[in-house]
Amino acid sequence: MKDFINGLPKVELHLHIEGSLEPELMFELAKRNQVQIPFQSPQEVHDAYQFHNLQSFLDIYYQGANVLIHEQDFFDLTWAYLLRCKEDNVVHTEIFFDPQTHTDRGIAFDTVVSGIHRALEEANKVLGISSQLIMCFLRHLDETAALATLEQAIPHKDKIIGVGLDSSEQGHPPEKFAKVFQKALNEGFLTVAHAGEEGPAQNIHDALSMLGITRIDHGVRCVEDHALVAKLIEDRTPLTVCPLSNIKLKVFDKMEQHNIVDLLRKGMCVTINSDDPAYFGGYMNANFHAVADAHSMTKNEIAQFTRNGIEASFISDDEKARLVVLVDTYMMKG
Ligand SMILES: Nc1ncnc2[nH]cnc12
Ligand SMILES: [Zn+2]
Repeated sequence: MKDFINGLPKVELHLHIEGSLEPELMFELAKRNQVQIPFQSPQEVHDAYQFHNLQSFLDIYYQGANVLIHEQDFFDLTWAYLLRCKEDNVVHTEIFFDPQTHTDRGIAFDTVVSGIHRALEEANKVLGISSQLIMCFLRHLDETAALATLEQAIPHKDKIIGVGLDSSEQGHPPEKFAKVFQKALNEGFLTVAHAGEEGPAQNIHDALSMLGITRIDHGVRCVEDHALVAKLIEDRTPLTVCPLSNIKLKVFDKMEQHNIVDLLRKGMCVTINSDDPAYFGGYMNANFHAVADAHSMTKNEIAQFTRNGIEASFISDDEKARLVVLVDTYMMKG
């Protein structure tokens, strides 16, 4: 099964580019940009990655991003992630970035977008990996700040397909961002949101009804509301689930207790993603392996995660059809 998973074409729909900053690159950039970091070695950084909930992770994660200053830094960060995609047979990826993490430190919005975008374009040409870019609002900040960020994104509409909502879910419900999401929809952006990761199923309901979202990021706490589960299945509303993240942040105690396989078998459009792979112990293949090791699954079931990812992606029907052929061909050979 290991070889089958490694070779399977994959689609990633939930990846925070700042969360792909490996300790080694963090050190290199800290040196290059003369930024102080509170660690003596990459190993010390690795050792610090012990989290007891989402907030304990976010505190370290925002600190790590301080080493990103120049356009080239954002390129290097994104390129390193895309090389990992190539290794893991990720053929299409939809990447989140958190502009406020950078603009609040005085880094220009354009610097961030153009470094990431340049790497995505290069990967399309050189690595054959297609992509989309999604900008997230930080939900621990206020809606006025999100509105100002949306204004900055408007000139970059050609590079940004959608907006999302991330950071601390507890205490920052979807309704706090209803106006900015409406404005984003009016501007033609697609919308997604983290909901039901640490927060209740009600947040999933509200993100769907108040933010007009077409995908739910995480969403694993949907199971606390049976009517909601039935509706998500009926509507084929995608959930971008992040198994290793959920274990690291103690959403589930053990992978054996994770509900992703159960939801897949119920017919929900669940997908596997890496979230913040540098912090949570693995990229796409590692997430697939962790799920398959803990749950007995058929090859067809595992491939269904990719099929769901294709269905849930923000690409044209022609592009989707091309990716479906890749999976079908792989399944015939396997
Ligand atoms: N898992 C996660 N949940 C919320 N915000 C995040 N930002 C980066 N990773 C996140
Ligand atoms: Zn996330």
